Amino acid sequence: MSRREDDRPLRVTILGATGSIGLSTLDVVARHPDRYEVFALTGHSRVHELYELCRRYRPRYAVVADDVAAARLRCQLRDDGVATQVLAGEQGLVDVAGHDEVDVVMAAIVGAAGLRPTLAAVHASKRLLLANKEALVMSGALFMQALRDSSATLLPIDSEHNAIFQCLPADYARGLARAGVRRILLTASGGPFREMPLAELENVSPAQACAHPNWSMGRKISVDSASMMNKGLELIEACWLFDARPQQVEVVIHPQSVVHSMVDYVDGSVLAQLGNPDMRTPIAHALAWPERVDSGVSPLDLLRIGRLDFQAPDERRFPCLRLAREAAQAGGTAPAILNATNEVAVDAFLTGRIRFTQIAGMIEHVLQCLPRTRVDCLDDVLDADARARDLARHWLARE
Ligand SMILES: NC(=O)C1=CN([C@@H]2O[C@H](COP(=O)(O)OP(=O)(O)OC[C@H]3O[C@@H](n4cnc5c(N)ncnc54)[C@H](OP(=O)(O)O)[C@@H]3O)[C@@H](O)[C@H]2O)C=CC1
Ligand SMILES: CC(=O)[C@@H](O)[C@H](O)COP(=O)(O)O
Ligand SMILES: [Mn+2]
Repeated sequence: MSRREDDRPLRVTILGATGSIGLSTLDVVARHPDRYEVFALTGHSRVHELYELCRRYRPRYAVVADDVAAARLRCQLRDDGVATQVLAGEQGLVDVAGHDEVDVVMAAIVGAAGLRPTLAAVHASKRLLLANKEALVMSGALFMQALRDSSATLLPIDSEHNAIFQCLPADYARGLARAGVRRILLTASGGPFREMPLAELENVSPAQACAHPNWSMGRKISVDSASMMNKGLELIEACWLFDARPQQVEVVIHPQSVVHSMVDYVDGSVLAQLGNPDMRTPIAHALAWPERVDSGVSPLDLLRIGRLDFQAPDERRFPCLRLAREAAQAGGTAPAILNATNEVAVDAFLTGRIRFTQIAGMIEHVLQCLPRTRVDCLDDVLDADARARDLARHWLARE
């Protein structure tokens, strides 16, 4: 279903509209006014950018961080004659994600802040376009159970998971073994430090870490790519999305980021999805699925690219990948602890309080101090997240 039966455009809420994924989504949506209509846009710190987006796209709702920012935006929009209603805080995000009149929700808030609004879209049985991998990593079992209990449709936006989805048969949810899948090959660029001498890693700057060789992305995910924690989070994400065991997901470094991931079948066939590194492709795929629409991405020119390389990741260079694999195997609250500590560590690195090489040490310390426990309800996840952040901040204060 990429249009409503009555053929009106689908109403789209974009959580995290001011970010990299949010803006790419708006770019695709704007190419197809006959198919999609912007219903709600949300932002956090970039309120001026959200104001400009409201002037351009005239959504029914906008959501900002708090009441003060909301009051200011409301006045500005009213003065400009824009009828957008402005909401505030997490409840505002939950309201526009689960609103009765919404068809599609793009979950593109970064980090744990996206968890409740993303779950609200699931509970309200929306077509959910999931970019916010942290929400799934934190709450995997609960998230997938909520999906099964609803009639929501989840379409992965993360380029690798979107690629895997495209390479799997339509009935893959009956089980990877029944589908004849042997392994999932998760490709990774290796980030900006793939070849840097190990001794130089401790002196890299946030600007260097955010300079991804192939993708233009927000700062947090860019640092995650540089440490390969991004691939660790994606490994956990793949296990939940495709009901795979961690051992079935192999990480392969592919510096060109043209093969977005692969599925290896028992008969020796390996299916891959290729494309230019531009998030408008998975976004357009998920918006229109099972149809296809133009995304604005130029055709792949393999003759210009010339070669596709593959190599194994070095866990001495990328200890975060090992930590994430261990958390995936441990299960329970371990992925939530890993994710929360990583969020604190990346923020500390970006604000100059720790070195790049300390990110992994901080995460390992918190994972060792906090015992992994069972997850029975959302409070178990939120409690693990809060404890991990507390411990991480103590660690920071001692350094
Ligand atoms: N960028 C990419 O190519 C890819 C991104 N992803 C995932 O998509 C998600 C978004 O990434 P990206 O777009 O790069 O990130 P950005 O930093 O560019 O954007 C993040 C968005 O989240 C909003 N936001 C930040 N903090 C909060 C908060 N506390 N409450 C509500 N909203 C908040 C930001 O608002 P504001 O800007 O106004 O502060 C912004 O709209 C991440 O989970 C990332 O891992 C996955 C694959 C690829
Ligand atoms: C575009 C996307 O999906 C990112 O998650 C990307 O994969 C980051 O690149 P790395 O492979 O370097 O983590
Ligand atoms: Mn990815």
